[in-house]
Amino acid sequence: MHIELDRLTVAAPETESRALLQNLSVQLNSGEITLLLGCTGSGKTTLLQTIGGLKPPSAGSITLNGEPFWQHGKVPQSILLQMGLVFQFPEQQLFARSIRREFSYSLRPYRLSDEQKKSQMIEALGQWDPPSGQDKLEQRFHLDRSPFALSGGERRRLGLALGTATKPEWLLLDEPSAGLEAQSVLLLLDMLEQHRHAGKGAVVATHDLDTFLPIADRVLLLQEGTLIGDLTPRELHSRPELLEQAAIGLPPSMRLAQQFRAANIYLATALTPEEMAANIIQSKLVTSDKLHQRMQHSSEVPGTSHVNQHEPANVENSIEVKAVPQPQDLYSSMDPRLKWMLYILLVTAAMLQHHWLGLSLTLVPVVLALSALPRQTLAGCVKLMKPLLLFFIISTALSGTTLAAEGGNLRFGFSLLQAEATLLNVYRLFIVTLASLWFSLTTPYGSMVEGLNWVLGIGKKIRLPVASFALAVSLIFRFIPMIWSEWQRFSLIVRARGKAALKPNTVRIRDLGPMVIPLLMSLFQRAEEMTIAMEMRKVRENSLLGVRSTLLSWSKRDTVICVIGLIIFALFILIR
Ligand SMILES: Nc1ncnc2c1ncn2[C@@H]1O[C@H](COP(=O)(O)OP(=O)(O)OP(=O)(O)O)[C@@H](O)[C@H]1O
Repeated sequence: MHIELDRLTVAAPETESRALLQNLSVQLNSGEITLLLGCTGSGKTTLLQTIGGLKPPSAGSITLNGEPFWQHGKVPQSILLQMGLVFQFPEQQLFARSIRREFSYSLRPYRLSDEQKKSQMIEALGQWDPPSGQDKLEQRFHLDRSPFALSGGERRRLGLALGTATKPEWLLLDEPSAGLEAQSVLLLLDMLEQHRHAGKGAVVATHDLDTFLPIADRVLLLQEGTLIGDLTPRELHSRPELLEQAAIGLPPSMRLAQQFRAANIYLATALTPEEMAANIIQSKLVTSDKLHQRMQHSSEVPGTSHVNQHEPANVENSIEVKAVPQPQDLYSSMDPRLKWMLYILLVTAAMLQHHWLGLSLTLVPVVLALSALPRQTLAGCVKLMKPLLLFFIISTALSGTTLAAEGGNLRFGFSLLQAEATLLNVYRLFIVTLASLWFSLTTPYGSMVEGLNWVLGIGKKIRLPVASFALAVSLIFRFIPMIWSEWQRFSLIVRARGKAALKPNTVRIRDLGPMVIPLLMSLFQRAEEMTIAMEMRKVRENSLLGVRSTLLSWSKRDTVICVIGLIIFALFILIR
């Protein structure tokens, strides 16, 4: 069994001209533990999610035993069922009300018998929450306990337990040792060994070289989304400069070996502390006195033994890094005050229209503004708008419903005339929602608050209570992207754990139920943050409102857009 990546490129979802992975060709084999190494942002998570069937390639291909992952925009369930992805942040993958439900959700796609499900769940619990002589259900992972009541490390362990409970062919682990104590790390290594022993494959993205190098079969080095090395752990030990060049730096074991070399003590490659100790003991060069002398000497002579892992890489050996083009975001350079102004003018114009034509004309600038957003974001907007459109259709249908008694019978009918007023208002609401969506998607939260504060600073001068209003309005706008990011997160869960063959950023109807709770929890969390922020704002309100912030910078172009906006607004007022 193997996974083959052939000249694979993955583009950033929102700026497609930016490649997160570039022209990557590699074959991953069953029965091997493959490590993905790279500095932060080098593309490890992206690669892992691509192998997990969550990110579609923009070029090249990925296949499992010759079968393409992506078929008609989706990954078939037969492939997803073989992948066990454990996310980098455990809270990204948990959502259910109880640990029992988390397990049920992960195991459901495998269509196992109740007995089998129970046995796999107990096995995973036994592995990740070993019994301490008590009843299993009294353990840390009490099945009725909420996963959100667990500590960070416990959540990580639960994530691993959920990932392994399904017994996948491929384990894809993202930073699995982060936040785990040494005892849990041993459990993790043991689990990986068993997985390999069963002839299955594992890919582990990690910064924790000392933990995983000893058990790995192979190491892939990533830099800026490009594969710059494919070698065994022993080869990597003999070429530590590769780690320096990839800006990863040396782990303590390799620094120790380097210290020995600097003191002219050459030891055979050692991957584990035990191997290192044995090598030192065996080395005829090393007597405790001699070693002591050499180490002392080398620490006195600068540059002989001290290895600075942050030293810049040797220029001759350094790997050429391709500059990734950063496309200018059309909206990011606009002053947030201008965006607020355009938004308020547009909403006011839409509110003032009495006729269909005028209202439809206010839709034109909104559609034009939205059309400049990246395709993926637009696809997301369409998905968000679908339930809203459904709500509009239902409310219009209800408002136009007529009821008449004819010959003792009740007859339902529909009157367009009766529904027209509702339809017009619903249409207005639709345009305002689209405008709000554009505003919230193109304006970072901080800029939004600063822009509004500045405008409302004028209100403050005439003693209006504007601080709380500014914060409340900004937070309402914050909810829109938050719902979107929660949607994206859930889509990942549905595909990674629910094994649903769906297009990216899609959710099945049956998954909407469980989604409500995490969404509400996020909303409550935001509400709490809002309360804290308001408390803080009371202290700082005098200093913030009306103050020019670094996030605000009005350009000549903004003035031109502002004047055009005002002219269009005046025209809308004239035609209303
Ligand atoms: N949705 C996205 N849109 C744009 N850029 C993204 C997106 N997701 C990730 N990136 C960028 O892609 C690059 C690779 O990210 P990735 O998360 O794969 O890195 P990583 O190697 O896993 O990093 P770390 O070790 O810090 O987890 C980063 O520069 C990141 O900013």
